[in-house]
Amino acid sequence: MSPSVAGQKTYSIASIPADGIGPEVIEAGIVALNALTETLQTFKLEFKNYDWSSETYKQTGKYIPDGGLDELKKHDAIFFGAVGAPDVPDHISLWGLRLAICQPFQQYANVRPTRVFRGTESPLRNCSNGELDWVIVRENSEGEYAGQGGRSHVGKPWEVATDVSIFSRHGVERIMRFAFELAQKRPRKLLTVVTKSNAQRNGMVLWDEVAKAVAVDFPDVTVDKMLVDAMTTRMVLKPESIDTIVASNLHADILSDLAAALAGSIGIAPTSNLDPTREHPSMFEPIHGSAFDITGKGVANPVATFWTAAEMLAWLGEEEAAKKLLDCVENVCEQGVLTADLGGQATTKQVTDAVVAEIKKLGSK
Ligand SMILES: NC(=O)c1ccc[n+]([C@@H]2O[C@H](COP(=O)([O-])OP(=O)(O)OC[C@H]3O[C@@H](n4cnc5c(N)ncnc54)[C@H](O)[C@@H]3O)[C@@H](O)[C@H]2O)c1
Ligand SMILES: O=C(O)C[C@@H](O)C(=O)O
Ligand SMILES: [K+]
Ligand SMILES: [Mn+2]
Repeated sequence: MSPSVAGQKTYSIASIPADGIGPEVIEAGIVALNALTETLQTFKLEFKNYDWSSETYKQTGKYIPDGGLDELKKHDAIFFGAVGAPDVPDHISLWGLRLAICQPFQQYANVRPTRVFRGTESPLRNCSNGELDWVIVRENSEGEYAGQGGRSHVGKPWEVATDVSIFSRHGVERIMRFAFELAQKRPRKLLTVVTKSNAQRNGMVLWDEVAKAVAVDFPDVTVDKMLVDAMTTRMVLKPESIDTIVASNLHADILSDLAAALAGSIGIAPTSNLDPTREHPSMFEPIHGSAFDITGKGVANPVATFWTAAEMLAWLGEEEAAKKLLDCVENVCEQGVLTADLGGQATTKQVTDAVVAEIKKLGSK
């Protein structure tokens, strides 16, 4: 962050649109953010675009060029689209770009809020407004996605393959503290610790033990504990009984896509990949992937990216601007300007234009 000539704070943002609908939604996000800063005139954003993608991988053999991570470190935040292409194996693309940033930057806290916006509907029959308002905290640096394992005797009938889950006390404790602190800041002060500590009898048992120990430091937070399979039924049948959730990398990955769908669509939910120590920039992205089936059609829902942009502003310290942006997005949903995934007919551009129009109204208030 550097002071600009006009005395407004300027934040430097690295944008990495990458693959599929990533470029479509990141473009929309930047349009909305620029409209916001122009209207509010309280801070500035400077974007630097990085074309790292499956296309560059196919041309150069690398998603991130040599020295790329050092470049990224110079920015205040990273605004990321999605990675994954039909002609590159998914494990190559994910490890080549998203995990290649999250893991070395120790963005260990993945935060995924979900709620039902005004003007949108949950597919749950009896879910009235306000009943589904959750934040899922996903451990984002180890667990099932630690990257340990291998394959031997490839292609032979006796081939073996392993993916070893790693749970370190250090890793579990830091995500647990983060989740308790977050739950404590929310009105209901309610945290559900999700594990699978019946079948997974080592790492997940450590997880439960650490949760119990950390809970002592947060006497005002109500804690409960669920096995992940049962948690899916509670999310569907008793959404109002949930507030903040903490779970392992894989479990929370799955639960958060379910959460987004229960709030109406995977096209609305944001993700923050946070380094809470602030040693490295944090990375903000919509929860969804490249969405090959709708790429290039101009119909991707940009709402998840707008909400992501708001989360990024809040992390940078611009909470008021973040709240205003999200209000504008919700107003547009309420006006019925919705993409097909939310039951509407609007294009990405029509939703973006409507959000920009709402943002401009802020200038006259
Ligand atoms: N963080 C990431 O970059 C990330 C996340 C998830 C998946 N992926 C990658 O993306 C590729 C496709 O994965 P997938 O199909 O499992 O998941 P996906 O999220 O890309 O798509 C799942 C479904 O949701 C729909 N959808 C997603 N975003 C939408 C939006 N904004 N508006 C409307 N509809 C939307 C898609 O059209 C599709 O039907 C794979 O290569 C995968 O590895 C990347
Ligand atoms: O889990 C991942 O890293 C990829 C994707 O499913 C995500 O949720 O970001
Ligand atoms: K994404
Ligand atoms: Mn996912």
